[in-house]
Amino acid sequence: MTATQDPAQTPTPARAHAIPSYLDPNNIGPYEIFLEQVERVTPYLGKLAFWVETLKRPKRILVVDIPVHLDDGSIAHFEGYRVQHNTSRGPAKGGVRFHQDVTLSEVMALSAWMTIKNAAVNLPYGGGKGGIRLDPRQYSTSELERITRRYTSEIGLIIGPDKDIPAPDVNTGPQTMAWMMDTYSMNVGRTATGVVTGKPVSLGGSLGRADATGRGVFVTGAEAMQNLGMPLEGARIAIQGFGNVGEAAARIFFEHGAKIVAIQDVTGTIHSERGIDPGAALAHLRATGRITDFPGTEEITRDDFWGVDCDVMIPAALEKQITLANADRIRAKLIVEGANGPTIPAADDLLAEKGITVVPDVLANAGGVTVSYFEWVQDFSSFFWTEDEINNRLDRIMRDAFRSLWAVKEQHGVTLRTAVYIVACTRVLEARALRGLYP
Ligand SMILES: NC(=O)C1=CN([C@@H]2O[C@H](COP(=O)(O)OP(=O)(O)OC[C@H]3O[C@@H](n4cnc5c(N)ncnc54)[C@H](OP(=O)(O)O)[C@@H]3O)[C@@H](O)[C@H]2O)C=CC1
Ligand SMILES: O=C(O)CCC(=O)C(=O)O
Repeated sequence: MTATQDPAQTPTPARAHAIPSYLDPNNIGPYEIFLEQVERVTPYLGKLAFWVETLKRPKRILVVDIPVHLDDGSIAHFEGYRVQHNTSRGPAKGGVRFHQDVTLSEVMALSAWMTIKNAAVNLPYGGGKGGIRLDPRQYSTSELERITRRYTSEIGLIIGPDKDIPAPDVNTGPQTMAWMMDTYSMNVGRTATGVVTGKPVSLGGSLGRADATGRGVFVTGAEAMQNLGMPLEGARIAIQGFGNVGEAAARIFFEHGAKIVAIQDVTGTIHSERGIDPGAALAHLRATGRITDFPGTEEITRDDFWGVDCDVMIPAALEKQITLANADRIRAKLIVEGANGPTIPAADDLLAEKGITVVPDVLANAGGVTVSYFEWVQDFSSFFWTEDEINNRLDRIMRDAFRSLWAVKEQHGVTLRTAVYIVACTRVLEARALRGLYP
């Protein structure tokens, strides 16, 4: 504005909601998928729609530089993120991902999906997520330890047992969480087990956490199959991703009589109409470093995975896997989203048109964070539960959430994803409205 301009005459259309850079339409990314999902639910929010802008903007974003000595004595710099999307219902909560394709947009979307997920199963948390842009396969264990520790110190500004509690995600696990817990504890001068979840059991971790996400995928998948009149015994399952989530889901479905007909990971895709024993496939993967060449299976192309004749498809790898390029080929009657954000909204519409039911990520994979919540509670009380207690509580929470959300889907005649968003967004925005805006 020049000195001669009258401020009262200056148009200020952007005053109410200046468009942040991450909403630039040229900057398409996973966060736009989340925004689209919020758009779709807004008509169902009634008066709470007044507050909906809250959901569109992450509460807090931290981007950190992580300088680390590599084993050869050189210094490398990595970009790390921690995003706290929302804290209206409690501290931020969500995993940390190590992957070469991690971006800020991705971490923003993942943190937003945590807000929805935690509200969907009624955990007293907001949503957060973190990540480091690196390919962990390129680094030694000691390099990964130094990277993890430096990242933890950098994000130490905003995490804490009552502020934001990280957990494992893609390419991170109990050892990563042990390093994070130790680094944070050293920095604050006391052992703070509750700062992260998904820790080793010997270090304040919870029994049942390792299988919890896959178990929740099974519980919600089995509930959906029952509602759709699909028998579990002999059901043919195709799984993309054979890591923490995919392997556990495959194993538990297999233990309940289902038949695993295809598995895809980064190394390739195996298929067998007779069925694949996931335990033997895991042993083969561990022995050879790849899922392919597993005896009794044929290798098919990555694209042909989507056309496999199956009853249930479980994407359990990364985002944006089910797109307009492959949704039309899917022959499953049911998709249970183990991964976060595997289906783009346009493909979601196509699947609905084809009569394919989708149990959305924000419900299907909530088992992991549910047992993380149990771990956090156990750490606070220093009193640990048996694995049966944990699994029974997890099953009950997942089953109850599924049934009540399915009823909302039936009531409104919407997809299960929209039903989950209706309930979760209502819970988050009710909390926001009750808390008000002013400090
Ligand atoms: N861990 C958890 O508790 C939770 C995880 N999730 C979500 O589940 C998904 C998987 O996470 P998680 O199992 O923990 O991760 P892992 O790192 O344990 O496993 C990821 C799996 O996906 C495979 N994969 C990666 N990229 C591709 C690709 N382009 N095509 C096919 N397969 C691929 C990997 O193959 P390879 O091993 O060959 O690299 C690996 O088998 C993510 O979306 C995550 O956010 C959701 C809730 C909780
Ligand atoms: O266990 C947790 O806190 C979060 C797990 C996670 O990152 C997820 O559900 O996507």
